Amino acid sequence: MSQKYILALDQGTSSSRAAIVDEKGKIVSISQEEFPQIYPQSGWVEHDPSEILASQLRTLKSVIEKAAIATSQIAAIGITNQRETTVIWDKNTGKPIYNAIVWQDKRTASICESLKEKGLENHVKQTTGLVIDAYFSATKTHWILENIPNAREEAVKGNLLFGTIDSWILWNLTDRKIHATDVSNASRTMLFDIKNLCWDETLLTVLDIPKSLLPEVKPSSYHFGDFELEGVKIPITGIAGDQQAALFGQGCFDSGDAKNTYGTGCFLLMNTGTKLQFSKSGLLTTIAWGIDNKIYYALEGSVFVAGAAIQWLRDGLQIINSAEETEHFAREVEEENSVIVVPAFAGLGAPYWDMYAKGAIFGLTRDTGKNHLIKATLESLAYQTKDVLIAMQQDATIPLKSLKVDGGASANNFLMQFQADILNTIVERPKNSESTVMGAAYLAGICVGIWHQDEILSQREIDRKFTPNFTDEKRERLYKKWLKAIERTKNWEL
Ligand SMILES: Nc1ncnc2c1ncn2[C@@H]1O[C@H](COP(=O)(O)OP(=O)(O)O)[C@@H](O)[C@H]1O
Ligand SMILES: O=P(O)(O)OC[C@H](O)CO
Repeated sequence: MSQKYILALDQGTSSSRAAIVDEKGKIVSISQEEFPQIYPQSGWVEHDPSEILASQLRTLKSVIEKAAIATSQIAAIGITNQRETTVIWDKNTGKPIYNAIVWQDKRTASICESLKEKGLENHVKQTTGLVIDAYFSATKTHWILENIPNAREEAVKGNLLFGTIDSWILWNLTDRKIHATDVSNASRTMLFDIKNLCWDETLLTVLDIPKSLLPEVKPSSYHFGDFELEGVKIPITGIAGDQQAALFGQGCFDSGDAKNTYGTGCFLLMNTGTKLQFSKSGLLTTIAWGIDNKIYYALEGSVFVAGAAIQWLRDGLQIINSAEETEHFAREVEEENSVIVVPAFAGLGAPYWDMYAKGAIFGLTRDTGKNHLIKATLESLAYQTKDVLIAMQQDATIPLKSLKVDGGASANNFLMQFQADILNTIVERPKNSESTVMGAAYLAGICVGIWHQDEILSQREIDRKFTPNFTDEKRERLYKKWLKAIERTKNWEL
């Protein structure tokens, strides 16, 4: 019998990727395409949904070619995606009625304020597990219905569909037939009741969102539909939000297992098992995945700007040519860095939740050079992670033994060492840092019987462990300075 493969699609914030994974859990080939970010106004971030789809389809085709396998050898497709980003399209023409409003977009801050004024904070937390913030899909959907000509009328007539990026891709891959999402993505909309697993009538009413717009919600490892390629029907059997997929891909199956992904943003998730647990410290409660008729939950600390700050050094300030170079430049500064960069370019996420914070640079002196700035920007990823981890340890009863890391910026050894130093925790990087892709592949593969969940742990190999070196005094002194800087960026734009 010929070897079978899983095709994983990872539609991220900065790029669309596709990977072919073999039965041993090894990535055979990978394709990636960056696509344009659209910034129409300060605080607004959009993507063109057609570009997203086209780039995803191109990577899908090229990755199969690169792997030199037959379409019939693909046993299943798994989809993982940037979460919260909102698309509304016309189901008759298949065309989006507006660009996708990206998770980083802050245009709906005032809609969030009005929800707070209506006293909905507690309801949102208890029902959706989230905090009221422009980050989630709910207020973005409301904004599109209110601001795009004829949108509300068409929505009421039942002509429009809403989706996070997974739904948009699924609908298109299934020949415009299947309008669905999985529980992990639904839990990021701020419209989904994560206990009763249904859309929340109160929030739909308050935000005036017709239910006909919404996708059906299914488990994460589930046969959603088929993608027909060259006459072969390939089942789509896994969908999860990218951060939940990374948690799965890292094999964090037990309560207390945690991972941190350093991509465009930084997302620290801890599996809390099948019991719902609400945070007292500014973290989100989210659905990790639905599998085998069970729902698993996670606590999440979302940091909006991480690798995006490195892109800012490259594309905005133009003081580096590539993200990789930052490691070399940071090491040029041997002395302790007096500069602190707070990259609050999209406000502050967990645990502060300040939509009005703005980025800032502190501690400049006459001898400050570009290397100090680069080093401080890398350090800001580690400091933000510490903020979130402290909150997580306040909530969780189990102390964290080590932090599993992945994502683009986890390749940076300077950053990973500083992360271990500032946390005073071992940082463990797997050989395969493509945890997101692996999570999508595993969810899809489990559904078609390629793997059992237990086998996944034995496929995971460690590349390097970073052990902490700072004295308590140094660690505390540096972190205190960071907290002082954070205080000064809060509530900047009133
Ligand atoms: N060696 C590196 N050092 C620091 N940052 C890096 C490095 N390599 C990649 N990055 C950053 O990581 C991000 C890309 O990671 P990735 O996991 O692909 O992100 P996403 O899934 O959000 O598109 C980019 O923002 C990039 O600036
Ligand atoms: O696309 P990424 O990897 O930056 O992830 C984005 C998150 O899903 C946003 O919540």
